[in-house]
Amino acid sequence: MSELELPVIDLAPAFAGTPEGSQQVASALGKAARETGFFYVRNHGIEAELIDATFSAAHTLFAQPADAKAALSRNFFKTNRGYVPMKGENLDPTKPSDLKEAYNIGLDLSADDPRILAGEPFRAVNLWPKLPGWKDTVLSYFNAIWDLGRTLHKAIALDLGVEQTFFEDKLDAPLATLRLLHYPPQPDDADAGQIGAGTHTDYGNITILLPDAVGGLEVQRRDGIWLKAPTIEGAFVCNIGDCLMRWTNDIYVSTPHRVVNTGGKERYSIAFFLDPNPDAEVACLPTCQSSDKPAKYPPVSGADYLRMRLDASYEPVKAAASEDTRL
Ligand SMILES: O=C(O)CCC(=O)C(=O)O
Ligand SMILES: [Fe+2]
Repeated sequence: MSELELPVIDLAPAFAGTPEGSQQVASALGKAARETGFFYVRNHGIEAELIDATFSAAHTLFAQPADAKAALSRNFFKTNRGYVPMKGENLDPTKPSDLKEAYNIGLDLSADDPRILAGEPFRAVNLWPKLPGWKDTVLSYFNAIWDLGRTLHKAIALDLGVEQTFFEDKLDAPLATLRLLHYPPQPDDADAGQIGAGTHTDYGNITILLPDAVGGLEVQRRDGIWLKAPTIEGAFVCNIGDCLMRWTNDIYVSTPHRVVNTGGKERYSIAFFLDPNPDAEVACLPTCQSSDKPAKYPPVSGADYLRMRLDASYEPVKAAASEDTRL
C-alpha cells in the first residue's frame, strides 16, 4: 500500500494577523477540505512539551488495572465521557468491534453548572482519574486544541465566504470530545475484519488528530483505494467531519478512514472531535446553496445530530451495559 500525499498546511501565516496570511491559509484549507477532506497542519502553536505530557498521561491511564479503568465509566451513554473498554465501540457496524480502548473528556463543567442541572444533552462532569497532575495536563491540552479548532474555523469561514466570526458562537460551549486512544497490536487470529478502528467518517465539524510514531491510520481515496497516512512529527492530521458536510451542502467532504495496527506495537493516539454547541443550528450556509444546488439536508441541532451518530456506534457496549448506565 502506498503512502498518501496529503496536503501539509503551514498555519504560521494565519497567526501573523495579516489579511493576506489569513487568506493564504483559508485557500489552502478550503482546497484540501473540498478535495481530500484530510490534511496535516504544522506551525499550529501547540507546545511539544504539552503534547508529550498528554501522551504520557494516556500511557499512564491505560496502564491502570482494569477495575480502576472500569470505575471511570459512569453513565457513559448519557455523558459520552470516561472509559470505553476494549472492543466497546464499533465504528463500522458491519464488522467485529474495534480493537482499542478509549477515554473521553468533554467540556469541563462543575457539578452545579446550570446546564447540567437543567439536564441539557451531553452536559456532565468529567471523570478524572486520581493520578498526579493528570487533570491539569489533559485539560490544558483540551483548551489548547479547542483554540486551534476555532482558529481553523476562522479559515473555514473565510474560505466559505461567510463572516470570519460565523462559527464563534457555535463553538464557544461545544460538544467537543478529547479522546485518548490505545490500540493493542492486532493479533494474527483476530476475528475476520477486526481492526483497531473500523472504517468510518467522523461525526463532527473537524477532527484534530495526533497519532504516535507507530502509524496505522489509513484513508480511502475517492476511487476506493486505501492509502497509508504516515505520522509527520510535529504536525496534526485534520479531517472534515460529516457535520461540516451538512453546513456546506457537501462542498467539503468527510473521508472514510480506519486504523490497522499490525506490526506488533502498542499504538496510542489523541483525537479531538470538535462538534458544535448542542443548541447550534446545523443548517446549510447561505453561500453553499443556490437555485441549482438547493440545501440537501434539513437543519438539525448539534445535540440531536451527535446523539443520532453515537447511538449507531455504541451497540456493543450498550448491549453489555447494566440498566442504570442506560439513558
Ligand atoms: O487513532 C486514530 O489515528 C484515528 C482514530 C479515529 O479515526 C477516530 O477515533 O475517529
Ligand atoms: Fe475518525
